[in-house]
Amino acid sequence: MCDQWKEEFEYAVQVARAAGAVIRKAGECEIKVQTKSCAVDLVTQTDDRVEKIIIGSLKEQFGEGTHCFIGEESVSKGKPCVFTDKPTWIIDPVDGTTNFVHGFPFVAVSIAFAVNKKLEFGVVYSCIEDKMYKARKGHGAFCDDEQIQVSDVKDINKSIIISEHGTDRSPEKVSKIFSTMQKILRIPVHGLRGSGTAATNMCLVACGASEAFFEIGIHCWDIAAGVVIVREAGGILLDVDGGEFDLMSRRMVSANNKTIADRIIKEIEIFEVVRDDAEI
Ligand SMILES: O=P(O)(O)O[C@H]1[C@H](O)[C@@H](O)[C@H](O)[C@@H](O)[C@@H]1O
Ligand SMILES: [Mg+2]
Repeated sequence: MCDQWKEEFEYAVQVARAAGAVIRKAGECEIKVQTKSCAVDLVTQTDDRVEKIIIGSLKEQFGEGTHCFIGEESVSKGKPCVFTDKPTWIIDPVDGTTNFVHGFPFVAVSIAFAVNKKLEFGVVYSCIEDKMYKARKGHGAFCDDEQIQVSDVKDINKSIIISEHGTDRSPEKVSKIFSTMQKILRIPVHGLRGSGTAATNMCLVACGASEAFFEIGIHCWDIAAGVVIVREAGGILLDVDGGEFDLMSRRMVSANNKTIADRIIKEIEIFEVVRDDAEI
């Protein structure tokens, strides 16, 4: 029983590695860029192609009927984002599409698996760096074959904090995001960073390179795999108001410990976002 989902986990690692190879190869050719919700929300044929490859191989391996799939590109094409108790794969085929388009070298494949709405494992393949982050509930978190752990820093003045500004550039949101960043810089912290991929940002918290990553506006596919990796590395997840983390809420603070999380939360200026599972 304790080794439940081991086969699915190991297969997800293989699939993520293969998907990463496709992305690397595609990056060597001309990339045709299109937009989704707005002019800075980019998508490429590679995003679509890689999602089809991932979902296709998972369906072939585990059968179509019993497993459900939430994939970034399927949802952007109108598939409802419904999170049920059924075994569910949550997939971001190319996390960091803007980085991919620009050759900025942080791009990740993110694959998570949940049952009864509880995340069981997560795999983040940072495919340009060739780093495989993975974690299964109760089994620790790893980067390649090395076990990873969050940092033990409790003093916010000795921390590096990660955040991103996302693709919504409405003046009210941009000003709240930058006001929060200013307040955090002035605490002061050692530094503010952002890799351009939420999945990789979470792995940076998990391996102790950063004390916390927070964002409002991310989607469940950006962070689902990272959630398991951070938890298994000893870190915590909270909502941006300090409440319980909710995968579908598009709001998240991941941190090495509660002291750091609470201090960051004090500075976050919250703005409204539409939940991933909202009925539209
Ligand atoms: O769209 P992709 O590249 O899959 O995901 C990115 C989000 O769009 C962006 O809002 C967020 O800031 C970035 O970290 C994320 O990974
Ligand atoms: Mg993403």
